[in-house]
Amino acid sequence: MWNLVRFVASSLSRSRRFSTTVIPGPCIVHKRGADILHDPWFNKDTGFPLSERDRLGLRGLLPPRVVSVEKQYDRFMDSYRSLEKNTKCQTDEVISLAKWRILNRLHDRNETLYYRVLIDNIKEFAPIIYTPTVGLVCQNYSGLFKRPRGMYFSAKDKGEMMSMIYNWPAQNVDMIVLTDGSRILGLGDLGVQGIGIPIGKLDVYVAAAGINPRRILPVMLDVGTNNQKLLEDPLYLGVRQPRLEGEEYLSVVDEFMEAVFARWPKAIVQFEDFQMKWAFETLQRYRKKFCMFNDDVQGTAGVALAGLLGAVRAQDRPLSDFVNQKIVVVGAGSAGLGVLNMAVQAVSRIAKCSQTAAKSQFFLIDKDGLVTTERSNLDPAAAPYAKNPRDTEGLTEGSPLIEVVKKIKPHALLGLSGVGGVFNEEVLNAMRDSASTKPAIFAMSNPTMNAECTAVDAFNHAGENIVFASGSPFENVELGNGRMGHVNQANNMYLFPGIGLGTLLSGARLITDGMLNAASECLASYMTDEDIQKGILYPSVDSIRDLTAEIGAAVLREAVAEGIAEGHCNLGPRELEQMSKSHLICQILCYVQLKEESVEYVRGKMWFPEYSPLVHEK
Ligand SMILES: NC(=O)c1ccc[n+]([C@@H]2O[C@H](COP(=O)([O-])OP(=O)(O)OC[C@H]3O[C@@H](n4cnc5c(N)ncnc54)[C@H](O)[C@@H]3O)[C@@H](O)[C@H]2O)c1
Ligand SMILES: O=C(O)C[C@H](O)C(=O)O
Ligand SMILES: [Mg+2]
Repeated sequence: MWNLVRFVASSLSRSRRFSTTVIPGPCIVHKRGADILHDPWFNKDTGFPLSERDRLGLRGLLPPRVVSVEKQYDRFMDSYRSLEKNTKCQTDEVISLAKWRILNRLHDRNETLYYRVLIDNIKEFAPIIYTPTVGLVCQNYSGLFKRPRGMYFSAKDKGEMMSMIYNWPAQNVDMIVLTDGSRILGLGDLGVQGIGIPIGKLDVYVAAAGINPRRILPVMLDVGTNNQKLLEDPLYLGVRQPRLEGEEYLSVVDEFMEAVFARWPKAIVQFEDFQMKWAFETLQRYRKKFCMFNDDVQGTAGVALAGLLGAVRAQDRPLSDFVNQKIVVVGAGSAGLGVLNMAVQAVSRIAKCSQTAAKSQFFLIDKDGLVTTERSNLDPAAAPYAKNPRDTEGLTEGSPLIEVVKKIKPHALLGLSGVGGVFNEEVLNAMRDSASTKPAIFAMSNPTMNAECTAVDAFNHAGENIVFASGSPFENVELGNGRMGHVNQANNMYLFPGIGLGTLLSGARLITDGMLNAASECLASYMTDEDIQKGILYPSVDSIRDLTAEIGAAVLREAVAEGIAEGHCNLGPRELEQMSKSHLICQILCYVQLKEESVEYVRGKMWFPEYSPLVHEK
């Protein structure tokens, strides 16, 4: 039944492409003539109809032929394909950057066409505008810089942020992605160059969640950098000073948050790629005060948990068996600890046991090996997961990964260390003795070169019956005899767009654990048993809009259930509650119909790129 619903929904969204029956509503423009052509939001390039050219003072400023959006689309894709052909002999990096440039130029010129090609080709373009190429773009930001995108608040702007925030030209902002550039993917401190990450994440918000691109804001909080190479680089565009620390640092973030919510009280702020200490500290500091979440801590946790539950199903075990799975988490940073926090809560819910009891099956490893209570200067955030050496079957403080895997024979090995290749041949080989019939190997670190292992190595060394996931995309692996090892992409991109969209549409002023759990559960139940048996834990990136509508609806329903949904636009809390109630009644009458109501509501709220008729107003 679910498959049928999904099929109908995805057919509907496919047929949306270039539908001629839906005429988009008019869009008011306060500019005329060349100013419109230079505004990527209004620009249609050669697509302005003649009547509009007359109305808007564009006659003579464009070549006479009017080109339809379909033709413009095909023309762009043709030039993209010929770029692919012409760069064949170049290195992967050169090719990826060339692809990023051509997309970025379109983004700068014509947002409607840009998002149209992005939405239709999301699987192909995600690795360019998102991980892994976005990492390369951040590393080369100073050289690639042509024009700014988003806002930059620096350590030098203290005391000015409340007025600076009004420099942003859009009246309304729904979604902000904020970074301080201190831990960009697994690439470390990239200072101001980290702005590429909020830009890429917000592109995913537009493509997957249909957040209106006029209402997004990428933000860089430049509090300096400790990257010596950047400080010495004459082309570096950020503040040339070591990072602010302690109260000085927090006062900058405080001021920014106050400024944002003073101007846009209903905005949502996603914290992204903050080094661990600030990721946790800011989450604690703001989550009960502002509508915010930390994607690396909370989004990643939900995606990893959904994948781990999928791995239980792949073994043909009931979900309740999750409590018996032994899981080794490699990396005790913001992501690894975020996953542990959520997974332990899940075990304690399923087994109805205390969190202390629920922790026994998890093993945490960092750069110094197994984390135990004997560790000197144990990080307080990792302390709850430090093993008592009495419970480690002979393993000791700092035992290396290979020893832990050999001794524990984990069902799942999860990498969030940021270190490429730590799941080496020996470690992968040892996973052949896993207690699981389908050992799970998740090399989640980004970008590709930082993945704990490649997909090919995982299938070659750990065996063909593994379920494999990586943070950045790899090709499926040919196993011989026409069989394929499926590669999943375990990336928080499957969750954050739905968390943001569902929160926005609910009008909730906070993002609760319940809403995050609802998002993760929705992802976990998205795949059919048939897919799971093939090792497919997450849907293809192609279906991310469809998935996001479901996750958004799950988050929205949870906000209503918790009584914190304040409504959005003309749908007040009462109407939202009504939708939720009918959800319950329908649940008894017809399971499919009901969930669809909130999903359809969310889907209907997604922005879709179409050339709107432009109406000039002074
Ligand atoms: N796939 C996803 O959705 C996703 C989401 C978030 C983060 N990540 C990736 O996870 C990685 C880590 O992110 P983070 O925010 O937790 O970073 P972090 O810097 O906070 O933590 C890194 C951790 O890895 C440990 N480590 C370093 N070298 C190690 C080694 N050789 N063996 C074992 N552990 C080692 C460190 O001690 C530290 O505990 C990054 O590469 C990031 O791109 C992926
Ligand atoms: O950005 C990504 O691709 C995932 C994640 O947020 C990360 O920091 O690696
Ligand atoms: Mg991140």
